[in-house]
Order: sequence, then C-alpha cells, then structure tokens
Amino acid sequence: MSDATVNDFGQDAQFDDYFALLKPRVMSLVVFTAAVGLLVAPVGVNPIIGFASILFIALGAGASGALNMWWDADIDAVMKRTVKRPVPDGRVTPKNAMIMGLWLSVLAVGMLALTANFFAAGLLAFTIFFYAVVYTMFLKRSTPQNIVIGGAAGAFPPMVGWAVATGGVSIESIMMFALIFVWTPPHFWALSLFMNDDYTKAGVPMLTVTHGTRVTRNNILGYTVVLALVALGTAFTSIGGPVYLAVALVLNAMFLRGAFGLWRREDAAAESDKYADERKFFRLSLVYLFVHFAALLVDAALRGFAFMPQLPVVF
Ligand code: HEM
Ligand SMILES: CC(C)=CCC/C(C)=C/CC/C(C)=C/COP(=O)(O)OP(=O)(O)O
Repeated sequence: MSDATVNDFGQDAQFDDYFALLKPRVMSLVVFTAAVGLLVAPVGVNPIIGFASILFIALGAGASGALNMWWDADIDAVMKRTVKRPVPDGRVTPKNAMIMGLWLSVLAVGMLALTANFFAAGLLAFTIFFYAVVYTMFLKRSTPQNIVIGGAAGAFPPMVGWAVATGGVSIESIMMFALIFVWTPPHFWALSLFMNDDYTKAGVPMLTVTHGTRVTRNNILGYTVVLALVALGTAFTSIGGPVYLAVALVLNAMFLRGAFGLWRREDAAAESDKYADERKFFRLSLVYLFVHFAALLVDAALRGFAFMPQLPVVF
C-alpha cells in the first residue's frame, strides 16, 4: 500500500514529508530534556503513563514545528538551509501543514491531560503557543531579542516532564528551565555567525543582522558566563550529584574557552577558515546540553529512580 496522498499541487506527498514537518532532529533533544525532567523528579510515575506522556510531549513539540513551518514558509523559501523543506519545496501545502499542526497540538495536549494531569497539559499547551505564536508569528520577525525571549519555549519541556510526575513546579525544574533558557543564545548566535547571509537575505532581524557580528560575539561570551553559573548552581540542588558536578565543571570550562575564542576572533579570520571555530562551538553546544541532562539522569539512576521500587536496606 502506498503512503502517498495527493496534495493541492497535484503531487504526491509522502509520509516522510509530513514527518519532516515535525522537525524531528531538533525536537529529539527537546524530548530528551523532557524525559529527564520526568525521570529525575522525586515522585514516581507508572512507567506506562511516563512513556505515554513523553510520547505526547514529543507529539506536541512536533506539532509546534509543523505550525512554525506553515507560518515561516516565506522565510524558509529564501534561506539555503531551509529551502528544501516540504512546504517551500511544494511537497506539502501550507494548509495541510497548518491542519496537521493544529490537530496534533489538540491531540497531544488532550492526551497529556488524560494520561498525566491538567497542569502538565496546560504547560504543554502554553509551550506550543509560545513557540508557534509568540516566537514564530511575532518575535522572530520583529526584534533581535527574538531568540532570547523565544528561547523560553525550548526551555519549558523539562518543566513539563517534571510537572507530569509532580503536578507542579519547583526550584529544580526552574533550574532546568534556566539552563536551556541561557544556553539558547550562544547555541543559536554561533550558528547565525556563519548563516548571517541567509538571515540577511530573508530579512530576519537576528542579532548578527541588526547589530553586527562584534556585538553578537560579545553577547555569546556574556551569556556563556551566566550559563556556567546556572549550570554549576544546578549541581547544588537536589537533582545534582557527583557525576553532574564533574561533567558541568569540564563542559563549562570547554564552553567558556570556546566562547572566549569566538570573542577574540575577527570576521576576516573566521571567513578565511569558513567559520571553523563557530561551527565547532555550535556542535559543542549540542553536546553540552545533551551531556548535562544525561548526567542528571545518571545521578538520578545512582540515587534510584523514584518510579522504581526501593530496594530493602540490608545493611
Ligand atoms: C529559539 C530557540 C532556538 C533557535 C532559534 C534554534 C535554532 C536552531 C537552528 C537554526 C538550527 C539549525 C537547524 C537546521 O539545520 O535545520 C538548530 C539546530 C539544532 N538545535 Fe536549535 N534552536 C533553538 C533552541 C533549541 C533547543 C531548545 C534545542 C533542544 C533542547 C535545540 C536543539 C537543536 C538541535 C539538536 C539541533 C541540530 C539539528 C540537526 O542536527 O539537524 N535548539 N537550532
Ligand atoms: C514541547 C514543545 C512544544 C517544544 C517546543 C520546543 C521548541 C520551542 C523548540 C524550538 C527549537 C527550534 C526548532 C528553534 C528554531 O527556530 P526557528 O523556527 O527560527 O528555526 P528554523 O529557521 O530552523 O525554522
């Protein structure tokens, strides 16, 4: 049986095209942070409920990606990095992307309310709204602070995971939020240093476009210093532990060194080596966030996950 449906352009839209609307690669790290938020919480969740909740958070994240791709099709059509996406490439119609995004959002939020609790579902709904409406429809096209404020959307998922388990918010979930919130500017601005032409062409007011690369390099360093403080501070909350502390010390030293290197660089040098350091720093940002959350998970496992029956104390 074919998985193709005919779109408004009379072409075959494949399952793969619809799947790409969910921004699966970016969202995999988002979903991982949500899963960690759930697993490190001090309240145990039935494993089936926990698994289903992560699935619905993933669905919600994907839905917000589809809504973003629907609204941003005009920008995506101009940028080299995004021109081959299903909507600008004509493989999925804007209307179908929007319908899919809306239905999946309703499904994800509704199912999370049924499987977990209303607070977690409300937080997921707010996250989708923040990314698809506040960031995509308003901030992205209007201010160079777009990704600073909009970054909150990407920072909510571990809070949603934590809320699935506990039904609330606490200092630990706020620290996980803060970690991603302060990480997002260095993560994105490193990329925009070597993608500046795309954003200029598309007229998106990213910091590199509006204030230039010198200001962007300064800001990357500033946010990275604050990020190190947040990351190390998290070690001293109840979700921190020896593994996290060791990892945070090493990774923040590496990230600070990278940010300092970018700060010292001039554009002429960066251009001549094809922005090698900027690309390296961007890749390091992905490793940085993944490993911090993985370390939280390891420490939680060493303590014994709350969802596992506690072993009887023998000695
Ligand atoms: C406003 C916030 C953010 C902006 C503007 C942003 C922007 C970007 C951009 C433009 C890319 C390149 C994507 C591509 O090649 O298509 C990217 C890659 C990526 N981002 Fe972000 N990002 C943000 C937040 C996040 C968050 C919160 C996470 C995860 C927690 C994340 C995870 C990733 C990952 C995993 C990649 C690599 C994807 C790949 O290999 O294709 N980003 N980001
Ligand atoms: C649970 C839930 C709803 C999670 C949402 C998480 C979230 C907001 C992730 C944002 C990450 C992201 C793809 C930013 C890209 O910005 P962009 O859209 O400007 O990048 P683009 O140019 O690649 O489209």
